[in-house]
Amino acid sequence: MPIAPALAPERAVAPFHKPHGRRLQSITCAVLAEPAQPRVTGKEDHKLFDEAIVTVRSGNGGAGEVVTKGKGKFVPNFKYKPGGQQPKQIWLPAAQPASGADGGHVILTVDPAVDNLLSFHNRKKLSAKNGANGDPASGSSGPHRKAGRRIAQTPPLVLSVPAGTVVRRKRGNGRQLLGELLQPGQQLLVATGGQGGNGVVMPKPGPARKPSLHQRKKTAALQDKGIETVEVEDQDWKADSLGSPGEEICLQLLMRLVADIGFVGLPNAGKSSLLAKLTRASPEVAAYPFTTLMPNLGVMTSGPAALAGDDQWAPSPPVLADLPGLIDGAHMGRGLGRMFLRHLRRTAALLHVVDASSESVAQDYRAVREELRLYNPEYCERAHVIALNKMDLLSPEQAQQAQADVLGVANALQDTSQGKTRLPQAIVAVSAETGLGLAELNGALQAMLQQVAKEKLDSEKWGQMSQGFEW
Ligand SMILES: Nc1nc2c(ncn2[C@@H]2O[C@H](COP(=O)(O)OP(=O)(O)OP(=O)(O)O)[C@@H](O)[C@H]2O)c(=O)[nH]1
Ligand SMILES: [Mg+2]
Repeated sequence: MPIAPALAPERAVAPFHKPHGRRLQSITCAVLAEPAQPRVTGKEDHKLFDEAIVTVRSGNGGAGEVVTKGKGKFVPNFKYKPGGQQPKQIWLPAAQPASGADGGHVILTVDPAVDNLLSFHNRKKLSAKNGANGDPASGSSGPHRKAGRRIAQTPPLVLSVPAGTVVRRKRGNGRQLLGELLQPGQQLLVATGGQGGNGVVMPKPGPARKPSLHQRKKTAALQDKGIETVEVEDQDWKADSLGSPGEEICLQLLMRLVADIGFVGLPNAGKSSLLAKLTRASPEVAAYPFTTLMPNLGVMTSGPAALAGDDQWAPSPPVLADLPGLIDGAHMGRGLGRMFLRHLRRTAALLHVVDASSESVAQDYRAVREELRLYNPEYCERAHVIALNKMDLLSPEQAQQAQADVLGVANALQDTSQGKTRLPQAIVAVSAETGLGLAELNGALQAMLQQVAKEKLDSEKWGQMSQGFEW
């Protein structure tokens, strides 16, 4: 399981100041071990891989430097070498005090190497670094001191998420959509770091200044007119020098697979076996139901580009997603159904894998179509291909019969739905075991994707044409 580099545990360092503020001579810095995190067990992975709730905190802004008016101070000179001509410390006039640095932001970014949200279950709160306090030696001031000098920036906390992550902010019972991350490298700023405080010049302490003759005359003139004058002491410098606090927000991350074709079918139909044959993926295959607990992705190794016609993007080979098996009542949460049906939302087309050696081939296909319809009727309007698998176990007559039965069900479903359910684009007889019909299946999937791309292009053109048209 890939772990995002940003999530590498940070080590907490105990403060090495005495309670009364004096610095200890010898370094007694203790490194506290990370408290034991609750580990996500392998058994629960399939329930947690696509959803996480995590609290993130951006860094506080650093406090600005406060210097007394008219004064300056000595700061270390880093060019100093023992025995050299350079002074050990240099005098810094107090006219331009250093500002505090801004706190670190929290940014989510799509990392193609990350394919789940499991790593977020181990860390409930993730915090960016606080901004450095205004200290010329640590370089936090920058532009105030010298034109063109870069301000020392606090590095953001960058969290890697998989493509297809929807980010919401939790507020009480409500959720606010912050964004959706789809393309590799895409970034989303979720919490802005607090602003650093300004470097300020503190008014000179001492006895109250006697007003000048001019001021006294002015005050007397105003009093003659009946206007009272009050001397106001400037106390704002204190607030100016403080950095603003960072934000703490609770995020809900929800991942939806981004694939071109989703594999659906009853458990044991041979979905994972077919994925292994069509791509370089190596999912677990076994002769018991629900072998697949989490979706597997694979990239088709041959054929034209996925969704060709999408000119903006460089053509990329189609991505196939093998989902866990569906059973009757999946749309209501039976088996693993509901948890994974939502992952079909971003798949352009479907591959129905049917076990042709089953005694009820037609009924198996009908059951899966029905579950899709009940979960989201729009799924039945998508282009799909049927793969009648395990043909090596059937005689030629049985194979023909199975194809006829499945086609009969597809026609019947289209009639009853009054044309809302699509007919399959192709019915291909295959065997993942012997490799029979795999080339035809590959061709049928490519043709289906080209058809989908063409339909998408046509609908976009139609949308553009109808936009400027008044009915
Ligand atoms: N004879 C034969 N057996 C097959 C064929 N394809 C798959 N199998 C077997 O069928 C069983 C189930 O295959 P899987 O690929 O795990 O099926 P699945 O649809 O992914 O199953 P779940 O992950 O449980 O939903 C395994 O024992 C495979 O060896 C085939 O074409 N012919
Ligand atoms: Mg499987």
